[in-house]
Amino acid sequence: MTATKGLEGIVAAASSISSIVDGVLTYRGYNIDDLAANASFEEVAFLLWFGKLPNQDELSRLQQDLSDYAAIPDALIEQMKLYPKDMSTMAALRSAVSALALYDAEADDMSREANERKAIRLQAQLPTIIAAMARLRKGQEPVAPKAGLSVAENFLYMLRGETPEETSVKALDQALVLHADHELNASTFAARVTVATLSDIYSGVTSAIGALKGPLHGGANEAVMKMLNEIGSIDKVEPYIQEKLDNKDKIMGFGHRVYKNGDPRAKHLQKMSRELGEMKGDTSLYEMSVKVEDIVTAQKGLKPNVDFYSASVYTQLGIEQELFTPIFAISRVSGWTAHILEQYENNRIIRPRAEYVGQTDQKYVPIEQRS
Ligand SMILES: CC(=O)SCCNC(=O)CCNC(=O)[C@H](O)C(C)(C)COP(=O)(O)OP(=O)(O)OC[C@H]1O[C@@H](n2cnc3c(N)ncnc32)[C@H](O)[C@@H]1OP(=O)(O)O
Ligand SMILES: O=C([O-])CC(=O)C(=O)O
Repeated sequence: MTATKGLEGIVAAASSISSIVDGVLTYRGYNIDDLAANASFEEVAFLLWFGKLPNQDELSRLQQDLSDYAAIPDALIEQMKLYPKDMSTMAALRSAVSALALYDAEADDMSREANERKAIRLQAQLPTIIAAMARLRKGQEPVAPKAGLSVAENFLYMLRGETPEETSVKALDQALVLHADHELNASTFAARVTVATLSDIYSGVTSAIGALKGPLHGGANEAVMKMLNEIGSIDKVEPYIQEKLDNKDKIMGFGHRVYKNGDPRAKHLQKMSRELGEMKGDTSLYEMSVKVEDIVTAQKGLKPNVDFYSASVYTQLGIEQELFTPIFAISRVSGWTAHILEQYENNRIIRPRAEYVGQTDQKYVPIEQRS
């Protein structure tokens, strides 16, 4: 038995949710470019869960459900008030989602219908948790969700306590569409491994949040912003990146296990980043990002992934760095839960083997004889 480091190239599940073939990403057979240009995040979530685009009635019902379920239990808010103010936002989200299960009477109901309801509830409640957490960190009271708003609009509303402008809502909605699912990425795999033991959907999503948090995965968008802040201005891009490359440091937001010729989502986020800059009359963040890309691509042949331009997009939307990865989770919970439902439908425990590379033929030595 020989291990494949990082499971590179191993096909570990059959799925009909999303695919990456020759660098083209599709959700349920729809090209991501088509969805990014035309679909709302709610339509995409429906597509991921139920395998088809919703008709008007189905979409209205989903919007109503997301609105009805968006409030979170008061007891959870009280618990979150006890979290330290300087909390890691992803650690807090992981804890809060895990705690959410305690308040769901259906948490261990494993019927398809109950799991679909829980998927929609998780989608509805994650933005509320994250907005509440963001406000509590700043010593502000959480703002309750407002009926009739989309996921993107409601999140910005709860974050700021005021109705967001249409441009921000549209940009965030498109970012949510672009991040919703991505085949067997690390966090989705973590979710599937967890629920393949027939554990509950909250355990699966909690595992996924833990996996998304790392800087080699979803945590990279925050690391990109940290890097752009450290660079500070366009004239400092070259020496900063050169030093990193000379030291063989990783440049966050570049490279990908599957895409070797570029991530099809990045161009949409790049365009959004430029347009938001132009609208604000300050394209400096966008220009710095482009310069980083030019150098990294020229020297290493590495292309930006979904996390690179999302950093400048979210910053230009006035969102703080610590919320970038939680926002990724607001979108990806649709994909995680679609994969969890799919795993339950055709389940087999996920239990691969390890190649043993440790010592052999050891003999037990009584403790008093050990050095
Ligand atoms: C939503 C997402 O999860 S997208 C990914 C977000 N993560 C990041 O942006 C973090 C930076 N990128 C990386 O760490 C990696 O590219 C990953 C984790 C995305 C993919 O990892 P892997 O598939 O294991 O790529 P791997 O490490 O084999 O890379 C191949 C080569 O490119 C180099 N490389 C890969 N990414 C980078 C990078 N961002 N900066 C510098 N060099 C890099 C590696 O060091 C390696 O070089 P070597 O052959 O000389 O050892
Ligand atoms: O697929 C991956 O490995 C990471 C990624 O881009 C994502 O999860 O969106």
